[in-house]
Amino acid sequence: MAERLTEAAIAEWLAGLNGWSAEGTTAITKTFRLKDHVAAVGLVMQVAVAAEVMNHHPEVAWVYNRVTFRLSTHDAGGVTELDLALAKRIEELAGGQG
Ligand SMILES: C[C@H](O)[C@H](O)[C@H]1CNC2=NC(N)=NC(=O)C2=N1
Repeated sequence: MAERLTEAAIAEWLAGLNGWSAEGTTAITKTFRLKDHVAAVGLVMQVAVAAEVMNHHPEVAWVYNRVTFRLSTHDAGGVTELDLALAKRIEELAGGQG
């Protein structure tokens, strides 16, 4: 089972990701502002499929063209490498949008 990461380890990982923030060691979050509502829905759907493939699922808040992903490993009670892997996948799917 993935182990919870320290704040330092999370900060090191986030340095390599654009625009993600840490909530202590509990979660990492990022809000994407897409060009319109449909682009936002498209990203949410792509992430949903990727999450199923990874069996690691985000919390998603979606308002019109803005989508916030909040990643945490429920089984570990905080941020693990699974969350960072999903964040990387979300960045790939967003492809520089938002
Ligand atoms: C049974 C299933 O494998 C587990 O519930 C998986 C599913 N997706 C998950 N997603 C996240 N974010 N954290 C988990 O601990 C987790 N566990």
